[in-house]
Amino acid sequence: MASSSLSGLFSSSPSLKPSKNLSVKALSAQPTRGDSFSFPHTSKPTQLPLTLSRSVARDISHTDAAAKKELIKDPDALWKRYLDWLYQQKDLGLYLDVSRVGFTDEFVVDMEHRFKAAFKAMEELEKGSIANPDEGRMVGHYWLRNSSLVPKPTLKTLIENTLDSICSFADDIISGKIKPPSSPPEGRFTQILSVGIGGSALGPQFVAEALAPDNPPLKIRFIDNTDPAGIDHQIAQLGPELASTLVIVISKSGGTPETRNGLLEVQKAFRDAGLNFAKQGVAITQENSLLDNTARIEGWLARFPMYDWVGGRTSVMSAVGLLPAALQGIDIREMLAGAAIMDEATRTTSLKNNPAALLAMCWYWASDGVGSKDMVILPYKDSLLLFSRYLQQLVMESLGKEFDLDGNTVNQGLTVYGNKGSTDQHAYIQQLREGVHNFFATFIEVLRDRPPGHDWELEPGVTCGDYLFGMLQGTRSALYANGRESISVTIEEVTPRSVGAIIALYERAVGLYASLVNINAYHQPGVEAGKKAAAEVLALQKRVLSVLNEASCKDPVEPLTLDEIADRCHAPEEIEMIYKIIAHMSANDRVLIAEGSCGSPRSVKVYLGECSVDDMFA
Ligand SMILES: O=P(O)(O)OC[C@H]1O[C@H](O)[C@H](O)[C@@H](O)[C@@H]1O
Repeated sequence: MASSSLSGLFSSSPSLKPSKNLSVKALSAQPTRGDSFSFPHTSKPTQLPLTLSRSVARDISHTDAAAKKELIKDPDALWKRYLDWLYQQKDLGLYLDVSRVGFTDEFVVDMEHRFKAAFKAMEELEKGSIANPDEGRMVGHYWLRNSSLVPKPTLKTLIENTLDSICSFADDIISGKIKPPSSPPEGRFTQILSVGIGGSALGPQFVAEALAPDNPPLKIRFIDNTDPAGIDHQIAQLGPELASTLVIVISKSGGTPETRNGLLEVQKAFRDAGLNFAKQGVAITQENSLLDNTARIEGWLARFPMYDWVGGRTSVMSAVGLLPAALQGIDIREMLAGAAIMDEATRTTSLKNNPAALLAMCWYWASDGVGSKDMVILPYKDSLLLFSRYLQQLVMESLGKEFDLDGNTVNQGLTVYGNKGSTDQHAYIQQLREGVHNFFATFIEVLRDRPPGHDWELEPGVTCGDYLFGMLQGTRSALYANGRESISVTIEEVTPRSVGAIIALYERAVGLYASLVNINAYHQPGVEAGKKAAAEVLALQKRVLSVLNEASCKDPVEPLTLDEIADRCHAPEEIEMIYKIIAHMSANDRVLIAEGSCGSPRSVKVYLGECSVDDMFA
């Protein structure tokens, strides 16, 4: 790689990022540690009025965009910047271009200093430090692809044995050595139904979409929600093939309600079809979790471990992602190899030669280190459609934090969205180019359009893939011309190796960025609030049913108003929630309306169609 000199490039706009520390958001949410970072060209942010109005902040942001537009006036300088900053990983055929992000050389110098601490923290993490202090856990997803790094020999054996057992189980299923119980002698498993949510679904979904062959040995479907209609749809689509479906239930904790519900629904479908679920069920979970115990007691076909030291959103290279992938005929050892190469490449402490550090630096620059701009992910390849969805959890659950590691309120985060190009060009790129300037883009480019020997020219000298290429380059240029920054990640082909590599690239970038902004990337305390509130709603529903049951058992039946129900539940403050519970149950024929209609809550009087003599809801 050539030298990092940027001199001259920004000489016409020394205040290229004049607004970086001027916005109210940036001022209030800058990292608050003693070694706090300041952008080079700004003048004493603390002297600025904290009450800077929105309109002023907006004007500044327009000035900022205008300043960036000047960059494109000098194509030679831009070419030089491209060459100076182009990163290449030869073994992976992966390139990273950050030239269309407008960071300055002063910023880079300052970041190099900050990265020292981030690299150190990452080194400690890989050695087995308690990198997730709130949960008192090690963070070991890097060990999954290089078990020699593991701090304890027992874990090394565990990782290697698990990988071997995944491969041999998948071989046995694919070859028909392990058969579905009700199949004829030549029968074999044909379908996978994967039940899981969050990190127990997004990785397997992304990998399947990216890498499954057109005719995989087993086709995969997902139940990743507690939506009964969605579950019914998946089961209905399987039809008679339910008899040859391998159901993989994935949950690190083994107690996630949506996954439990999915399992119960699928087990019911098996019972209804006269099938023995246990002989077709596989569990991937932590040892001794509720799911693990259920699978063991019921004698499921197989169980694979999840580890305490691998987070759900970084679990795609554990059994969570590897087993479904192997069953679809995807070369999982190649995925691991790609990730291992990228892990090695992102271990270097030379910022310019570390693609993950370059990404983290660009995110910091583009979003002021406070998430002030969103990250739009645009893969120009249909098979990578789910990458942005996968990254949403990886990035947003890792970085979206209220407090930093020192307990300061920081409300950090980085919003991720996107689908694919060129499709999105016909949807929202209009706004990206001309509308509110609240994002930076990441283009994912794949050089190989089609397998060799399949291409043809749909007009003289031009293939279909040339159009896709042109659309990507055109959008990149058009965005940049209007002051919109972008990163480009280029891979030669979508292969298990390159997919493993880009997953590893973003995992590392998230970890480094988290250090830069001093947060714990490996916990998710905010998720609990919603789960707790949902449990409270269901508990209230049980009380409502109990009250209604009692009134409905009277002779004559006593229909109740919402006020009466709330009163008898001793929850007058919950009347709105009680109304919503009643409306939901009424829509599902589980309560009857004696008077009024659900549309006018005050008029409503409710009772149960049938009373239960033993008050089962009490
Ligand atoms: O794998 P599980 O334990 O079922 O967890 C599934 C998901 O649940 C939670 O909501 C967490 O926030 C996610 O990080 C996790 O991936």
